[in-house]
Amino acid sequence: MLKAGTYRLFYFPADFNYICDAFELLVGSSTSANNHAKKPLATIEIIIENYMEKLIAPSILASDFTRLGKEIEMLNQSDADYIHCDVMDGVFVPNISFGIPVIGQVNQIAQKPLDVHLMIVDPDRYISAFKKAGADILTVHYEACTHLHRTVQAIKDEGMRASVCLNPHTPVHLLEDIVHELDMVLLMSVNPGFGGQKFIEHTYHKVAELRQLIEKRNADTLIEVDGGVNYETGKKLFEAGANVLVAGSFVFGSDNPAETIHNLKKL
Ligand SMILES: O=C(CO)[C@@H](O)[C@H](O)COP(=O)(O)O
Repeated sequence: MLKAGTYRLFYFPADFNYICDAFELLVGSSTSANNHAKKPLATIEIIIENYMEKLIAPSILASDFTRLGKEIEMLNQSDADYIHCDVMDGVFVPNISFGIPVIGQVNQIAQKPLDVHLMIVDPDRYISAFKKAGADILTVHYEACTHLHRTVQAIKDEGMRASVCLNPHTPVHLLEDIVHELDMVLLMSVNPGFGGQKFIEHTYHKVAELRQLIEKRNADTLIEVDGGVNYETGKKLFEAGANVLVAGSFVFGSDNPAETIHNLKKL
């Protein structure tokens, strides 16, 4: 039983119903003999704060590959939460970046979780290889998976966090029957394949719609957004309900990438 007093709670919007139910159970109630109305056993004040941690995932696609080790060390010392690794196969997207061997080497020095975004066809073929290379979060594209549920389960079975990415043209509602199984959804705010593109404004609407869907399913899925993130778009994305921002050129093209990461986290 809870004692009378003040309780401070942090919650994600999706948890709110659970919290209310849990408190009703914990506080309980009594029914007196001459009064059938339920009476509370304790008077408590609950201060609820909407706590949404802002996470930043710098994309090393925009880093200087001639000194990749130094770039990773900079990210280790920075406020970055994840290290975002963009894998492109030249088929699913019209560009080729880097693959499993590079991620394996990055993993040897990275002190932050590796957030690996697969822009490749038929990603099922490589799930265990990316696990072995050191991926912590593995994102596959909705548009690249015929049996998405099976792919998501395979990622989880390998012990990684499972994430699904939607291209700008793919509607959020298509995730309705799987969102509660996902650790994260990545919304592309540019067409995938290249860094440094212009942010697509419709993304704010998609973030808000996805936030509603996540709450409707009582899920705790994170919303990550990727492409054209800067201070202006980043602030609006957090306000719309995003949890994680991927930033490539804005971070690595700045004079002081660690300071830029710090500022993005404080938006
Ligand atoms: O996945 C991609 C591009 O396909 C992105 O991760 C970019 O690498 C980041 O974009 P900018 O922050 O440079 O716009």
